[in-house]
Amino acid sequence: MKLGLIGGGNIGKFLLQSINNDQLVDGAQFVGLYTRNQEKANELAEQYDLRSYQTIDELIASDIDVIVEAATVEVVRTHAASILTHGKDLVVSSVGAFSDNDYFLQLETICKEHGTTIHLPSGAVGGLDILKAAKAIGALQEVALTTTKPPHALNGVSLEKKTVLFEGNAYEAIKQFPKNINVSIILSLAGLGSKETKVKIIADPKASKNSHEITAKGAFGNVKLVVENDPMPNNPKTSYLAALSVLSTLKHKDQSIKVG
Ligand SMILES: NC(=O)C1=CN([C@@H]2O[C@H](COP(=O)(O)OP(=O)(O)OC[C@H]3O[C@@H](n4cnc5c(N)ncnc54)[C@H](OP(=O)(O)O)[C@@H]3O)[C@@H](O)[C@H]2O)C=CC1
Ligand SMILES: O=C([O-])CC(=O)C(=O)O
Repeated sequence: MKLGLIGGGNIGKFLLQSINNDQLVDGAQFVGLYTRNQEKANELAEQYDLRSYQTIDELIASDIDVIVEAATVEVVRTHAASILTHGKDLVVSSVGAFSDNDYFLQLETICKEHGTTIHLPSGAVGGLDILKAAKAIGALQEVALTTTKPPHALNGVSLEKKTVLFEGNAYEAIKQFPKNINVSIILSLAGLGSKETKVKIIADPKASKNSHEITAKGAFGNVKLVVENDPMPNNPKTSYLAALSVLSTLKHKDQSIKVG
């Protein structure tokens, strides 16, 4: 499996190390890369023995099977359709790009027309299996997420006490916090949609973890799941689990037996 990477930040570097150096995904290798900073792109290309491209379009047109996005919501919105129409599968970190249902359906149509697939990792949360199972018979009634992070992992403003920065639905949350609340959109896609998924974002100066509390109820009963994430060393905004989940998606992409 020949992989192309967009974004050479925390998740991107973690994937390069895990796949090209540590060979954690059988038969897979990153062969091409685009990231905004060309100097960084060239350094990574040399370090991980792959080609760096000057534009995303050149990367898309190159001889690769799968593009892995680890950049921004905006990058996904701008390039996803082109990636899929070029016959490449797409693995997305910035799942917030899919907050709009019409856009989601538009990309789904493109996938069907071109025989391509979009993979959306669970990111820094879990429990998607429960939401999907309950939704299958329309038995899901309510999904809510409370995300608590230290202020420096959110808007960077220094705060003396715990402060609610946002309360509303996932659709508005990702508009206001596009780098922080992708998790609300993966929960929306598994469950009730971005307009019906409740979100609260709290900045807590005493917090050392990025925590996500998910509650849901429906005909199945109810669930409460708290994921207390350690941040990645170089980017406190991103939890380690988010990077692990992208790696796991790549590892299981073509497996014959699917778990969950
Ligand atoms: N699904 C989930 O649960 C989670 C998703 N995420 C999302 O995953 C994405 C990646 O996260 P992370 O690696 O930590 O982020 P980083 O900020 O560490 O890295 C992002 C990278 O993307 C590059 N970039 C920015 N804009 C562009 C562009 N227009 N074209 C190409 N590259 C670009 C940056 O380049 P430069 O260095 O030049 O700025 C940087 O290398 C983010 O959108 C983040 O919000 C994060 C955590 C959880
Ligand atoms: O990494 C996390 O804990 C969550 C996050 O930033 C996001 O969902 O965008």
